[in-house]
Amino acid sequence: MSTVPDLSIPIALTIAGSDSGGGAGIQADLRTFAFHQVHGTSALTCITAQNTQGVTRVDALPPEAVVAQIAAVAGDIGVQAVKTGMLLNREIIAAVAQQAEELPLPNLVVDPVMVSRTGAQLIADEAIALLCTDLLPKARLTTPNRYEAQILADLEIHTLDDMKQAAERILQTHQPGAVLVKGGGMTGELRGVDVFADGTQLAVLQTQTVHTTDTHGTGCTLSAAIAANLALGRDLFSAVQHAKDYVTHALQHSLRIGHGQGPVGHFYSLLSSGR
Ligand SMILES: Nc1ncnc2c1ncn2[C@@H]1O[C@H](COP(=O)(O)OP(=O)(O)O)[C@@H](O)[C@H]1O
Ligand SMILES: Cc1ncc(COP(=O)(O)O)c(N)n1
Repeated sequence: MSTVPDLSIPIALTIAGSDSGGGAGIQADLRTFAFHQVHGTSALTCITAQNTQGVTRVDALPPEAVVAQIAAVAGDIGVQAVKTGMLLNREIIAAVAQQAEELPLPNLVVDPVMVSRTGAQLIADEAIALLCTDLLPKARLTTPNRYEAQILADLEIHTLDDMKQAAERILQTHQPGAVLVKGGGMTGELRGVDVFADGTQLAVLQTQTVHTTDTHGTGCTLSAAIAANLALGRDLFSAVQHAKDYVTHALQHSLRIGHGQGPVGHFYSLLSSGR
């Protein structure tokens, strides 16, 4: 008697923008899901004309289109984990927050994308307040970078103590389940050091500083990898640790393409030796 192979696969959803250069946004998220052998579904919020040097144009999708994509995925396929990336404006944030209320959007990881690595503003100013009030309290985890954490905590961040204080303050003020303050934008030996806080533990995560300027898409990749690991059934802290290891490896194999900051190498383990 032949046995039937179990072909079930965990499913994750990314609600994010498209990066035409393929380094960040939806493109980075779907590659990260695929690497983790998690089926990736997507709800596009906007289309950026973007490359390794910057963003030249952003076109928002109507909020109804975002809602329809999420409903189509949740209503049929179902998801075990969700991440949000570039949400761009108040209307899209409100629509996503409402769906998080109405649907099961489990294991919600909110990457509060505000400014790209190349300095482009990726969210309207007036949308930040709504992100804080309507979406962050529904998040299992939020993953601000240094600059986003400064805004969310209303605190300048220069030291490891500042990162810890910002994490605690974001937890208290905006009430997500947990916070990961990312240190890719820190200088010296703090570059690549992250701080995790969930109200019971405050942990410093450090793998290794990678000396490269090709860091496009690190934040998207990390939050997508956390969502993938949650979809695979890991607990939150373990998911964060595994995702941190993944992004470090991907950074060690980042791609020297374009004339600006190249993207991380999501499929580093498939690359031929010597690269
Ligand atoms: N040069 C680096 N070396 C090691 N880790 C890094 C480096 N740059 C970023 N990271 C890590 O990549 C992840 C994404 O962080 P960050 O780059 O700060 O996010 P964002 O892309 O949102 O600005 C974090 O885990 C951070 O510590
Ligand atoms: C569509 C989109 N989403 C997110 C980012 C942020 O990514 P990064 O901070 O690595 O530039 C981006 N540049 N583009």
